[in-house]
Amino acid sequence: MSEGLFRRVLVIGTGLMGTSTALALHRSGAEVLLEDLDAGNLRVAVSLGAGTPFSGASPDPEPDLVVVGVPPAVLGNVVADALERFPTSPVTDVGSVKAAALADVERLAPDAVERYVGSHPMAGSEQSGPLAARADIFDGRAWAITPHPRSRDDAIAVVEQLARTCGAFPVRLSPSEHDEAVALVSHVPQVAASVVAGLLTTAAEGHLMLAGQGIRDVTRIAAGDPKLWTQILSANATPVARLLHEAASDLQRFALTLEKLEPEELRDALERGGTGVRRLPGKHGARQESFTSIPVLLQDQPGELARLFADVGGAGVNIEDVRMDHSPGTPAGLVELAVHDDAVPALLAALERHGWTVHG
Ligand SMILES: NC(=O)c1ccc[n+]([C@@H]2O[C@H](COP(=O)([O-])OP(=O)(O)OC[C@H]3O[C@@H](n4cnc5c(N)ncnc54)[C@H](O)[C@@H]3O)[C@@H](O)[C@H]2O)c1
Ligand SMILES: O=C(O)C(=O)C[C@]1(C(=O)O)C=C[C@@H](O)C=C1
Repeated sequence: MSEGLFRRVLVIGTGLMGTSTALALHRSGAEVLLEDLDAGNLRVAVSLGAGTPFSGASPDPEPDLVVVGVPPAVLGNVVADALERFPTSPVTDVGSVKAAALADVERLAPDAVERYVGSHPMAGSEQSGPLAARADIFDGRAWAITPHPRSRDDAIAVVEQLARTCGAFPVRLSPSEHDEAVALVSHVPQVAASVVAGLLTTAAEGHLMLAGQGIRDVTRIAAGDPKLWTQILSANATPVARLLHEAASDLQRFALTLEKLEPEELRDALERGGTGVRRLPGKHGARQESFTSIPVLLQDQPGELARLFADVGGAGVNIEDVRMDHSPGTPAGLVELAVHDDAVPALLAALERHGWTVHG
């Protein structure tokens, strides 16, 4: 590597995560080689400009890094195989569970495990495959780096550089600490989304017509690949099951509180949720800032969103976050613009000047 940038990286597994990593590396100027068991996925990744197919012949020089983006059940095998095929390259993976993969690598490649440093970008999508890949998917996101006691310092530095090169910020923690953390912030939310979305399967069509943004926010990730999530949850079963028992007893208490109509207890439980959500960090891991959301009515026609953004940008107001609400059967939508509290007067003035309707 020179000046912290990668010259050549091999990405094994060109699905959603592998192709996104390859696109981000390619964007940084690295030569990216690609490999996948599925010739179709490899072809799509190449056609998206993620890199060139790896011929299989030993590259000279060896890759600065090998990134493995395959399903959790085969991670350890593919990482161990890469450590053997490339005797000097550091190897990482982007798998969602770290301790199980490390145990497999330690068993299968005990003499090369020093060059392996696990990692996990905390970004993704409910979609799979290279067509859903994006170069900017990691921008501003945390990327867990999970060295083990035998990981070499230079290999750790290279994997942290991967996170930064892809636009993320590295967060270092042990594999088991990582697995505890993602059980809470990723795996239990997936189960909760699946349970709530599962209730929709028997709902009356007419009731579903009332679906607004709330149910969509809570259930988006339930559309994730069941095969992938079965592997993720199985690999992290113990901490996830423990938290699910805790959540189940909270739900039980909620139901009893409602049956006994105890408004004080109900409010306490709802306030606890608010306290929890405010603890989530904001952009780039910083403390969450206080924003005001301004709902703007938008006609459902081409160019409206671009016109709105241009009017807001023209007033010198930075949009911190944006959210759209499409109600079924209506020709208009609601866009919520989140801005810093002190930018609200300028935003409202600009919206009025340009004829936008602000709701509420
Ligand atoms: N989906 C997410 O949001 C997300 C986010 C962070 C991390 N991850 C992790 O990233 C990894 C990949 O997930 P994904 O969503 O990209 O899955 P995906 O299904 O989109 O892609 C997986 C790819 O691996 C290929 N593959 C399977 N076995 C292989 C092998 N032995 N050798 C070479 N290629 C092989 C498949 O053909 C496929 O192209 C998983 O371990 C997952 O836990 C996923
Ligand atoms: O945003 C999403 O769609 C995701 O599900 C991403 C998400 C997450 O839980 O944050 C899902 C699983 C991965 O291991 C990492 C990221």
